[in-house]
Amino acid sequence: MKVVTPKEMAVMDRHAVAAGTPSIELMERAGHACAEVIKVDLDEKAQIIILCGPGNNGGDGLVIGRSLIEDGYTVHLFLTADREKLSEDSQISLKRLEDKNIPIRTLQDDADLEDLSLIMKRATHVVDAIFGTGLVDKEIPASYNRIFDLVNDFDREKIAIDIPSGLRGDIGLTIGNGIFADKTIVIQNYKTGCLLNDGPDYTGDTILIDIGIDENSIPNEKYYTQESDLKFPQKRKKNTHKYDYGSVVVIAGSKGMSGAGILSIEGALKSGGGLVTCYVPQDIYIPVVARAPAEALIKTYDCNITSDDIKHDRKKVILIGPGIGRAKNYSFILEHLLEGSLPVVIDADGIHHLAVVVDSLKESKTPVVITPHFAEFSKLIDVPREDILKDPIGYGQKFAMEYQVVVVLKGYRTMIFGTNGEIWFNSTGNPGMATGGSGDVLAGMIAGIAGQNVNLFEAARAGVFYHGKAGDYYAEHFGQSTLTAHSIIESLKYVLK
Ligand SMILES: NC(=O)C1=CN([C@@H]2O[C@H](COP(=O)(O)OP(=O)(O)OC[C@H]3O[C@@H](n4cnc5c(N)ncnc54)[C@H](O)[C@@H]3O)[C@@H](O)[C@H]2O)[C@H](O)CC1
Ligand SMILES: [K+]
Repeated sequence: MKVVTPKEMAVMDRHAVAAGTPSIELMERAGHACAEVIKVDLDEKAQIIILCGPGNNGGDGLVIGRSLIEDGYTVHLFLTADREKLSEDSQISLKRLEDKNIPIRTLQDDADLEDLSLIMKRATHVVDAIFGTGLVDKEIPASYNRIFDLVNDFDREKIAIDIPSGLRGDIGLTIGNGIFADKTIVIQNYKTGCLLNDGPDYTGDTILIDIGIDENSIPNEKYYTQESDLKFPQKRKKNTHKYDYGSVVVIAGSKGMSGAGILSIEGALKSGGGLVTCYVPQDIYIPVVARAPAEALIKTYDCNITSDDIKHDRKKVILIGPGIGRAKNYSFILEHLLEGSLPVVIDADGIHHLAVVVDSLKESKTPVVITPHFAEFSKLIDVPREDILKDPIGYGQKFAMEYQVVVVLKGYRTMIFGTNGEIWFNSTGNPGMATGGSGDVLAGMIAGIAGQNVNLFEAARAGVFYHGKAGDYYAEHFGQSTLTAHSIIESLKYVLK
């Protein structure tokens, strides 16, 4: 399923119209489909306020109002702009309401706002159809901000249509303030702004509705990962042995951070890796051996280790970085590894050391994946974090293509950038997973999956998906507060089958 920017949605919209579906028909479909979703939670005592803005988002609100009223619900409809300012399709929708003698008020002055706030006291639901994907990046008039504040103070169900008002549909940042919805009914495709930055906090739960617009009218670029998209796990042959499912090398750990390697080993083993060898510095060898799973081999290394040194034993992939620290210089190990032929996963402090030799990525012939969070990515590409937040898709895509490296940019909805420009938004995971060691498990999982003859891009998509799904499994059963990196490892067996 594609993820689209508001501009791309508008292109899809125009194609649908050119292909023969009038835009007012799209609005009818959107409004009725939203009304069906809203009705599921309504009982006969429900009182629904619908706030309709000047554009087609407001037009959707008008159709929702008509649909709910026709079904006998109590609805209070408000326009936030003068009738003359409504879009063409909204004017038609307004006329269809008026033809049925359905009353609708316009919010013009303080007295109207006072009325709205009185009605809110007895309302059960507020529907936000003020601004959708047509919100332009310019200051929103103060009168709107007062409406947003009133809605945010409403303590019952707040439902946004398509995207919460005030939130930018492209980058998930607000212009001034915005409406915090409990639920957002997303029309046709997820907008990038629902998934980026503050988007998920404003949208609340999301429900996608289909109004029959074809997503193939825009180029293939951004997708929302569904389990059925993944090429992992693969069916295992019967005539097989452990080397068919591994052998993963993990270079991890340093004094004070001996646990990182262990978490990566477990991530690799529990995602099906057949054999894991972990290289640790001499000074943490004993604690790591004492705590590592019995299935893993633990070896020591010095700073001259090369891909050739670790190539025997049919090794398939190398993970470097979890817990290696910044005290020693790993840059030249990275250079060696990138000159070799085994795929490399670079995580955590590995990314810090990579920054010094970043150009060797361009010369490298072996597949590479890096797994930075935003701060690590900002340092690597030497662009302030705030700038990246305003265009994470652009920066991630540019780096992945220019340096020919798969980038796993970690966040609530982690993005996986392919070297061909493709971007996959992960659909699993929860804030409880923002916990120490979670990234070590993920890096181990990506390496563990890549070891099973899965290419690095696919391994990254699958690793991120199942890592999130395991975290979601734990959170569903036990909540987010007690979720640790080990909870993810322990939950993997329930979600990765
Ligand atoms: N294909 C679809 O997904 C369909 C979507 N529909 C709905 O239409 C909206 C998008 O409608 P559009 O008219 O393009 O934009 P909006 O309603 O979001 O807003 C435009 C409206 O708002 C004014 N405005 C814009 N920015 C600002 C600002 N910063 N301050 C003040 N005012 C602003 C602008 O002047 C316009 O008046 C989409 O989200 C769906 O809900 C269709 O109904 C069906 C097809
Ligand atoms: K809205």
